[in-house]
Amino acid sequence: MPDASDAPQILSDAPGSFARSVLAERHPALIEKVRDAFPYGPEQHRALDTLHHECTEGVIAPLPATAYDHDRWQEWGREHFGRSWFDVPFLWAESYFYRQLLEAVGYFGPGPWQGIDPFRPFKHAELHTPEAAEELAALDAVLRSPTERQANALVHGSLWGNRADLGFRLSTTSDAADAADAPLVADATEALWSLLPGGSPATVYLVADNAGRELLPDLVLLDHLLYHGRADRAVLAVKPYPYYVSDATTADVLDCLRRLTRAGGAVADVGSRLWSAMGKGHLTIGAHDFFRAPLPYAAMPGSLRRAFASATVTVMKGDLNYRRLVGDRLWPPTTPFTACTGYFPGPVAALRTLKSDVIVGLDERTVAALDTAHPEGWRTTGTHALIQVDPGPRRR
Ligand SMILES: O=P(O)(O)OC[C@H]1O[C@](O)(CO)[C@@H](O)[C@@H]1O
Repeated sequence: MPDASDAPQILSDAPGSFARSVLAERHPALIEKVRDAFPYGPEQHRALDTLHHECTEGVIAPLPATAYDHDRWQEWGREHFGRSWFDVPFLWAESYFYRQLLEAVGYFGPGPWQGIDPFRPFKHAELHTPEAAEELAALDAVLRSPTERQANALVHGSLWGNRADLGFRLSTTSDAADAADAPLVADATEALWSLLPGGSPATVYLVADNAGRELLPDLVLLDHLLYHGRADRAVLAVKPYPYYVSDATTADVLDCLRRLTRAGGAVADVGSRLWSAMGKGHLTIGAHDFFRAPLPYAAMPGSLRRAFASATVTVMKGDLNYRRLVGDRLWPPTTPFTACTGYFPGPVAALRTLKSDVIVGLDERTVAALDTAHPEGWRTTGTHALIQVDPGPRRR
């Protein structure tokens, strides 16, 4: 790790900052969106009112002593309880907000609302939009092209699938979903492929981000790796509970697999192959508890460290995974990517569209060109993307 004292941790207290707008605007809007999506009872309405008040004007309350993960959150940040949401690390505040939202709607029960994903209506609707149908048709066309052309097209499909998650759309004004595919601000596609030459046993660990229109191309990419012999085993890591609005859970993987198998054509073949790959153990789903932790991956527990260490490459999808991978800090953008990922126990690749202030691994010319072309900002608009690779401790 480079010296973090030059790179302040991102909080949400700076007026006008992106982080502040997420807490001050996006979170209250999300509470109301969830409230409107279900016929919740008075108890849940009261809990949502309380959360709305606390997260805008109040202080952070601990979980009830009876919560299954009460102790875990004490360990992950007891020092933040009783403070304003705006004064604690942005990463921690966002993550805890989602945990508290689940608490408010009774997700952890006991009771009739136990296990009801408050974001499911949005995720489900997205899977059946005309945009999702168009993207599946585009994937179908890629799958019918010569194999050597498929690889890069599928990596880029998975990358750009990340551009517009549902939480992001709650407050963005520019519709990143419609942005033309801009050139990548960093493009290590070849370095990624060099880690998976094919012909030898390889395990790919894909740490998923959003469900729906991001997970569909992720699944097609995994099928490509397995079917064309770039990998003989894949692990798809998802969140253990609903999170950051559209983050994928096991239930979302199943919805996406069904969507693929019902799409017809070459895409349906992918769905069937993945279904049977799961039966044979070539594709497994992982939902380690740390994937919902409010902490950077540098603090990962030994069990997850060992899992990543055994992978030929870990692919981290999306903005949140990027923040957790390199540290949620205002690094100078020219800080080398590998300087921030040196703790990672194996090769790791980031596929991310830019939706928050964190960025490393750019050269000075790129930064200057981006600043000139986008004086209104380019880090948080979701219109730019990158692929960065750390080849791991053995090759670094
Ligand atoms: O779905 P992604 O790509 O992880 O993006 C999530 C991002 O959305 C935000 O929650 C708000 O834009 C960011 O703080 C977060 O990093």
